Amino acid sequence: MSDIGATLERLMTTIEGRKGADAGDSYTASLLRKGPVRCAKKFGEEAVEAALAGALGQREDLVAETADVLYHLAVLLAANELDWSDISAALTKREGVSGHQEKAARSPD
Ligand SMILES: N=c1c2ncn([C@@H]3O[C@H](COP(=O)(O)OP(=O)(O)OP(=O)(O)O)[C@@H](O)[C@H]3O)c2ncn1[C@@H]1O[C@H](COP(=O)(O)O)[C@@H](O)[C@H]1O
Repeated sequence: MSDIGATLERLMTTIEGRKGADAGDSYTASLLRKGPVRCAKKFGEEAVEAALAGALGQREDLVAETADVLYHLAVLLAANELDWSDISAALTKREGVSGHQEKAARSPD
């Protein structure tokens, strides 16, 4: 059993704590200072790198890039005043609903 939940919670707490920190001391603070568009750009770049590693079967790179993705996603959420509890609530609402069922309910075809 992975402890990713606890790890992500600690990461978000650290990121929240960096709001208002010195950008010279903290990469997170420097990224947050640049605003949500910059945070989104970094997240998108890291997601593409993870996708490429996964598509090419580069497992070690995929692990490292996934860690980058999760960190930059957490920063993007924090930049938008959101945290994992918002995502957890969204995922919990979907539990037990097949992706096929959900799609059929929203589109006629
Ligand atoms: N998990 C991470 C993490 N993952 C990746 N990164 C940083 O993300 C940056 C992205 O690297 P790139 O090479 O893509 O970007 P870059 O060219 O250096 O930067 P840009 O000019 O493009 O923004 C690197 O500086 C990485 O070190 C992270 N920085 C911080 N954390 C966590 O956040 C905590 C707080 O960090 P600070 O805010 O820096 O104290 C750390 O203790 C870690 O737990």
